[in-house]
Amino acid sequence: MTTSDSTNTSATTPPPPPPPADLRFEAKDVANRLAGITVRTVVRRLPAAVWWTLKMAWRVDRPAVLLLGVCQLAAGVAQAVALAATARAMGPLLGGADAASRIDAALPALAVMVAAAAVARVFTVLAAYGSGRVTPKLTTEADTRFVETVCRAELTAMEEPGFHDAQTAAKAGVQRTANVVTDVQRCMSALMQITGAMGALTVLHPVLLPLIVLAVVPAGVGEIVAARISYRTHYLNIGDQNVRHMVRWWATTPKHATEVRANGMTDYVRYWYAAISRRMDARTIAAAPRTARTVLAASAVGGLFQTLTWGVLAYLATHGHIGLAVAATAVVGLRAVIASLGNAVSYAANVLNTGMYLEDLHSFLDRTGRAAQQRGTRLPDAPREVRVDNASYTYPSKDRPAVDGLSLTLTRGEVVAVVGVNGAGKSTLMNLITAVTLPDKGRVLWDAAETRALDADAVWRHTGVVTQDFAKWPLRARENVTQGQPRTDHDDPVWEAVDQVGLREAVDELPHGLDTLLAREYFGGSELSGGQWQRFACARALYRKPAVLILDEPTSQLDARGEHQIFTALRQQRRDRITVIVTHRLDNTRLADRILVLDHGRIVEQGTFDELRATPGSLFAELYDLSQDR
Ligand SMILES: Nc1ncnc2c1ncn2[C@@H]1O[C@H](COP(=O)(O)OP(=O)(O)OP(=O)(O)O)[C@@H](O)[C@H]1O
Repeated sequence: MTTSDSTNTSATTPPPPPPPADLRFEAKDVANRLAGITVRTVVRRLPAAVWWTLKMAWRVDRPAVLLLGVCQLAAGVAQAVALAATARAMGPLLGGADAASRIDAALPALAVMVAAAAVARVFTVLAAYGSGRVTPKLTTEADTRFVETVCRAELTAMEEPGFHDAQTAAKAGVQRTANVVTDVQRCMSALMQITGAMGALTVLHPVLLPLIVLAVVPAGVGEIVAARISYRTHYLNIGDQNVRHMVRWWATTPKHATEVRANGMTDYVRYWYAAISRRMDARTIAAAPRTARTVLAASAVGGLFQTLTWGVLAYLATHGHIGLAVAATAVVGLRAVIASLGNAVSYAANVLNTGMYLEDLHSFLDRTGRAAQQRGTRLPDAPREVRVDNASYTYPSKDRPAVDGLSLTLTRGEVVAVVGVNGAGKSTLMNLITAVTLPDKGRVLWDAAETRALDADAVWRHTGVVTQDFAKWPLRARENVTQGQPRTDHDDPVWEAVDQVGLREAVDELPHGLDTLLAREYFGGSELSGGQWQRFACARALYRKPAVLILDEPTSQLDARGEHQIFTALRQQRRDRITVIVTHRLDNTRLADRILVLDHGRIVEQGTFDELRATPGSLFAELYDLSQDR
């Protein structure tokens, strides 16, 4: 083989991709929480979690909860009566008289047994109906709280490392919320059955009682340990679950299909997906033998005590300590008690298991709830001036501030361009100006009021933002302009915004004009080009007629005509607002009254285009010259 042969071979068979990174659940507050979750901790916190859920159930559907509770109680009582009647029938049935008179004597008890069993069944079905009504509402309520809590949290909390993983863990808690009602309901039902069977046990020798308990408790302990193993696997898989979800999306969304295919990423993405799945499966499979061992050991111990119980009963009967009829009653009672006690322990273990997932939900809601926007209640007018006063902001995961002791004043009527190298802090500064985030140090003032003293929603009624990574709402064309605004009963303002960004022709060409659904991936409808989507993002901001308009690279995907149209619109409307344009296209900064050059979170230069251009050695002049050097 020649050298060129070997080169060709290695070129056609690239080395296998490296394995996916081993991502773990790393949420700050909860990183080691599993270690802290003992059965005792769950038991301690469980009543509060169950109470929280039951209260919520009561609020979402009181009649259904009442129906559920009453029917459950009634079914339990009926089952107890049926059991007691069964035990009572045993005495006459096994008595000394002939068969006909024994059946006669047992008939009333047998009739009660049948009637009680039928009643129990009816109430059980009604209870299941109540439960079926309340559980979806409960899940929705828990989910709604989850969404509201996240929406109301300061953005900084969402920037915390591990927030996403904690959110995924909490979602599992949301899905299990409904289990609480079923688990508690089943637990109650089993306890009722025990009460019924207890009647039969009063005739028993006292030595049997501890044996019964020992016969069922190991199974319960086994279930708790098995639940903990399963929770641990779930916990270890959370990081990978998120990554797998993302990889799946990248691999399958038409949005990135071109990038993935034409850059030869398909194999790599598939490999990642398979490797992450295998890793998750390996954890789940590794847990299976431990679960089996635990359940087997628990069953063996429980079985041992059950055998002992039956042995003791046999001994008592054969040695004349109890009569045959009593022994037969005891057999029925014992079976019923062991079964219902076993169920009660098992359902209690389920509640504990659910409790572990609820813990994740509650700690997430607590943590995110603590980060809720706690700003003032002042309602701002459209500001004449926004002043950033020695403000700093450091992202929670970073040591260095993204905006570092920065001061500036923006005045109504002014168009300000903000430029700087990547990572200079431009987008972060925009978030401070619009009060999306609050500074860690220093102040941002809208006229005389600090942004932290203002009602956040009221502030955002005066702002309009086009972000770099703007949203493509899978809604109608109209809503892509009006989203977040009060509805108007005619489309004139919508068309005005559409015209300002030069979109009329594109909208006219859509099959249903403004009514066209732009959600091809989800519900069908039409798709737009990248630049047309960006024009929609700009139209959305202009439609708001905001007092503070922030445009972060608003024309990065636009053709020259589109860019010109948007800048013309900005110029025409400048008097009514503060306009800030963040851009890397330095030619566009000619439009601005003032240019701010940011570096490492500080303003290092400012002035007009001509002033900065003419300053020898200025960062702006350097960047501008580089942009012209093609
Ligand atoms: N969500 C975040 N979490 C942590 N650090 C962040 C986050 N967003 C930005 N940063 C960091 O803050 C600094 C400033 O980022 P910012 O996005 O404000 O810069 P920029 O000037 O807008 O950059 P670009 O021109 O690339 O858009 C950077 O060092 C960046 O890595």
